[in-house]
Amino acid sequence: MGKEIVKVESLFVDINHTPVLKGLNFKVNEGQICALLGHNGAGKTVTFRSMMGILKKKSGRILINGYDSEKEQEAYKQQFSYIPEEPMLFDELNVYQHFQVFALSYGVPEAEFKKRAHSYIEMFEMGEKVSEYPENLSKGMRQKVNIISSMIVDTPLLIVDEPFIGLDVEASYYLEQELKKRAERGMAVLLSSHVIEKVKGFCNTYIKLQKGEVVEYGDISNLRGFEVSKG
Ligand SMILES: Nc1ncnc2c1ncn2[C@@H]1O[C@H](COP(=O)(O)OP(=O)(O)OP(=O)(O)O)[C@@H](O)[C@H]1O
Repeated sequence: MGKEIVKVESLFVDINHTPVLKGLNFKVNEGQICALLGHNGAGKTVTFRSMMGILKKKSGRILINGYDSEKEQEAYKQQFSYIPEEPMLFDELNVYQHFQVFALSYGVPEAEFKKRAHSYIEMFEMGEKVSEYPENLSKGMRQKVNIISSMIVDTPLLIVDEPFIGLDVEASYYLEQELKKRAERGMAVLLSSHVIEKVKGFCNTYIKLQKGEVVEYGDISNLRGFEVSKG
């Protein structure tokens, strides 16, 4: 068994005094591409937002690469990057400046940054768009800016919220290949998606949520059908 990159223990989160996450426990180890599954409203995004510190937890413990989300906040935040479902960009920054801002905030050395930026810009066919501002980009292109920004920083954990809706076939393919390469390098990926066939194709483990609780987890080969039920 590899090193634990994510460890979530008894995580409880309330929103507006309503329990949404009800004592989640799960782990993601190095080399794992783990699918976080569940129907609409099961709690996937709330889990991600709690891990990122955007939502305050009621109780429990979150460790990423051994760092505690509360006790070692600064180091904790350097251990992961996030690709959101809906692009989140700064209106006043062009494409390349987004990459620079991310790299700076994670302390990526200049030479390494340039190498990675060049490679990802080629891969995701963004060469003609590097000087454009978000308002002039399509939704898929905006998504690619978030993807590249998060890849460039090369953190032990990458959190990806529903990546396959809105990306073209080539971009989806390259994203999958990159996620696999990261796992081979001993990093971890936690990814939510409703596109089960895709998930089965390249994730190696899964966690299934239902109404804010883990109801199933394990090797992806154990993932059978996805029955119709609520939350
Ligand atoms: N800002 C909010 N205010 C009130 N309730 C919220 C808020 N955000 C999420 N919830 C509730 O938390 C629960 C979990 O929502 P969450 O967005 O995590 O689901 P999800 O699994 O990501 O669903 P989807 O597949 O639709 O994206 C839902 O019952 C939702 O209504």
